[in-house]
Amino acid sequence: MPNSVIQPVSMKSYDSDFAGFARELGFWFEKFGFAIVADHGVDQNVIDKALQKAKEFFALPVEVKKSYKSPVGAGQRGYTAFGVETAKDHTIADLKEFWHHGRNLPEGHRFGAVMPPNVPMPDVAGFDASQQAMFEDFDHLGKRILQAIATYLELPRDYFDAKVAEGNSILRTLHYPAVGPEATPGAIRAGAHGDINVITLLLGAEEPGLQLLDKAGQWQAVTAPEGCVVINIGDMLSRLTNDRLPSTIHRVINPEPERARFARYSAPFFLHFSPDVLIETLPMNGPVKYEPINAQDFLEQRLREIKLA
Ligand SMILES: O=C(O)CCC(=O)C(=O)O
Ligand SMILES: [Fe+2]
Repeated sequence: MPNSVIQPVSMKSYDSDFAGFARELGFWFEKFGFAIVADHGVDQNVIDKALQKAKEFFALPVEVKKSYKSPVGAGQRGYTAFGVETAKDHTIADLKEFWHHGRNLPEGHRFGAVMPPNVPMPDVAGFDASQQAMFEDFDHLGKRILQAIATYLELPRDYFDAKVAEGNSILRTLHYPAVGPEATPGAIRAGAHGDINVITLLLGAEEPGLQLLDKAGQWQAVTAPEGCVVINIGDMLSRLTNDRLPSTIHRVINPEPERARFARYSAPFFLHFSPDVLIETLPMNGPVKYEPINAQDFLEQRLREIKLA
């Protein structure tokens, strides 16, 4: 049941009225740090397949899943088990497990040291290909959205293109199991946090639970109509825009008792800059508040804070 403070923006007008689309999208981002996008053009078969394969993966025995934990890369590839990720400044781990699929780079690529290879997962036939297809489609959609954001900010439309062309982006597929009486007291599906990256494109927000903290300090439900993508601003873009586009704190609360025996699946695509991009705050929104910082240094600092590194 869509019940959200945010109205969806249709991408049908992307080509016919790009400036209008950018204005509407930017309005929601500036107000909430979040927008909901309809008619995004990603093939529903690609989405359905990736979700179905992911469900099969999460149903495997836990020892099998744990064999897919990547030995390198601070949890940025492969499997991360239940009870590991802990939101910044929290002590209780989230009630979730997830899979990370990143960008495939050719052998010997200059970013190879900080963007490790994906972890092949042959136990579910077609899993790897379904992840790669989703990654490519969201990478493409993300670039289109960033062109609209650049236009909204009165920057050249292609401002972000080169900065994200080889971005250290990751597709995270999340499984929040049913919440039983054995759940750690005080634990929630995803503790309040801001995303680290540039923008996040999220699938699966039709199932209730996602909330954002608005500027008045109230939690607001973010529930997307079927087939929509929820998009939010991450810390890197907030910093770049001197907080004109806010990276809004959000969380996933536990289900109501009547939904507690249902698992929740979602898939955020964390769109990142290329590792060598310098995030240099633009002169907007008052006096510049931040020092320039390299995207990879910023990421590593934040991964340590959430216990992935
Ligand atoms: O599962 C969701 O709806 C949101 C997940 C999220 O915010 C995250 O993984 O950063
Ligand atoms: Fe998030």
